[in-house]
Amino acid sequence: MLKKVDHIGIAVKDLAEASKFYETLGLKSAGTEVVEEQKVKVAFFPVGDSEVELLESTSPDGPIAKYIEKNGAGIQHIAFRVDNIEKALAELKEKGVRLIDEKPRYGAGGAKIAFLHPKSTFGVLIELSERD
Ligand SMILES: C[C@@H](C(=O)O)C(=O)SCCNC(=O)CCNC(=O)[C@H](O)C(C)(C)COP(=O)(O)OP(=O)(O)OC[C@H]1O[C@@H](n2cnc3c(N)ncnc32)[C@H](O)[C@@H]1OP(=O)(O)O
Ligand SMILES: [Co+2]
Repeated sequence: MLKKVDHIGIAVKDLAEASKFYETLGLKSAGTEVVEEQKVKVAFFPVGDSEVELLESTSPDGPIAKYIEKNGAGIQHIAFRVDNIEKALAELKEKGVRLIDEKPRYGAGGAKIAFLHPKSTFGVLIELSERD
């Protein structure tokens, strides 16, 4: 079902500052985007066959702002690539996994994304991502 690690989502307070650090590591931004539904502004840094996603909150009540308030900045989620997200969600629901999103939502770059609740994944917020 899972093809690869699509990206690692890192919650940051200041996207521009954090981006500079990833550039210092030698990575180059593939671009930034505001994803309104998730209340985030993101920047993607491809590395090998995967990417780092830096996320800054656009609102004090968004999931990234809440995460940082509780835990400080750091890894907020891991995203796995899937071929067919509707099928993956149906299979996981059938197996009793707690879904945050029953249906795919809009993800950066036009991906279809859905989250699994950390309470049923041993403490890791998992994102499924289908993209071309
Ligand atoms: C743009 C897009 C893309 O890639 O294209 C993205 O990535 S958007 C990325 C941002 N979007 C999202 O994260 C959307 C999905 N996330 C959510 O719906 C939410 O953040 C939840 C994961 C449901 C948590 O929200 P909630 O208000 O319930 O927070 P809460 O603090 O009460 O958390 C409930 C319990 O889950 C734990 N918990 C919360 N967030 C967690 C996280 N990121 N990783 C691991 N555990 C986490 C808390 O410690 C708590 O456990 P205890 O009860 O033991 O204390
Ligand atoms: Co993500």
